Amino acid sequence: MKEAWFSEWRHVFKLDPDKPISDEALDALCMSGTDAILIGGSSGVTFENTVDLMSRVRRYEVDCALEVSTLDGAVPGFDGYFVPLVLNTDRAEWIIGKQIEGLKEYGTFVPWEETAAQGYIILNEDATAAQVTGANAALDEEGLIAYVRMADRLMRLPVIYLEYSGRFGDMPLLASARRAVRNARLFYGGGIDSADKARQAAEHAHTIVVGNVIYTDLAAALSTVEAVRGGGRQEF
Ligand SMILES: CC(C)=CCC/C(C)=C/CC/C(C)=C/CC/C(C)=C/CC/C(C)=C/CC/C(C)=C/CC/C(C)=C/COP(=O)(O)OP(=O)(O)O
Ligand SMILES: O=P(O)(O)OC[C@@H](O)CO
Ligand SMILES: [Mg+2]
Repeated sequence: MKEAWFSEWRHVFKLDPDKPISDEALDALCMSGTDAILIGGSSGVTFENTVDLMSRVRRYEVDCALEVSTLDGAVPGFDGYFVPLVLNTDRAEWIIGKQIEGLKEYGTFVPWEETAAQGYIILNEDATAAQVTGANAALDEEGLIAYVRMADRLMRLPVIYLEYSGRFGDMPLLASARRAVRNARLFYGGGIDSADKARQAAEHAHTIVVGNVIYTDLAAALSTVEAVRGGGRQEF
């Protein structure tokens, strides 16, 4: 089977189009050795701020993908696209409704070879994404594994995203999720603000995503790249 365009990613920086970032900081992030820059946010994402950030990242060779989180923010020109589906919510609009609206509007323009669904399982009830989507973040291990099997085996989603945005997550739960995954790539994001936390999450997840710390402590953000790379590239 052909490998997916994101299948080798171990480390990703997630940039929020709604937050300002200097040229110097962007240069450091894009030249850091990260595998990709992912552009996405759960509020304040518009066509204008997404195009602006994309065109700045485009000056660099690093892969640049978009997590499409608003209808307005679907911008052509990225290397790849992720479409999030929030699995642990009862609100159908966030599982399939917004996505169907998006396909009605942009379906003929989607570059399918470079587009993948992400099955989000949001585990921090305080994260903006949890609040916006009404996610049931209080999953125990059994519940989480059921969601992972649903995403991985029944729905055959290419990416499962364990999302703790804003808080470092429960590593034993992440390890359990990883053991339950067969085919999907397991992304982990949330509260990685040091090399040590990057290392811990990267022990279990295929891909770790570093977001908020970029805006509060750039040096700490950059230290997460080497932490994942250190000891050579593992077969993951
Ligand atoms: C024109 C063209 C080339 C199109 C290609 C783009 C494309 C593939 C379009 C397909 C059409 C389509 C299906 C669109 C989907 C549209 C849509 C609105 C989907 C809903 C997505 C969704 C479930 C959003 C909920 C929130 C969420 C899960 C966002 C993901 C990103 C995220 C969690 C970011 C973190 O946010 P942050 O702001 O940092 O949060 P904190 O405050 O906690 O830090
Ligand atoms: O912002 P942080 O907490 O690093 O989380 C990263 C990412 O998972 C957010 O969607
Ligand atoms: Mg954020």
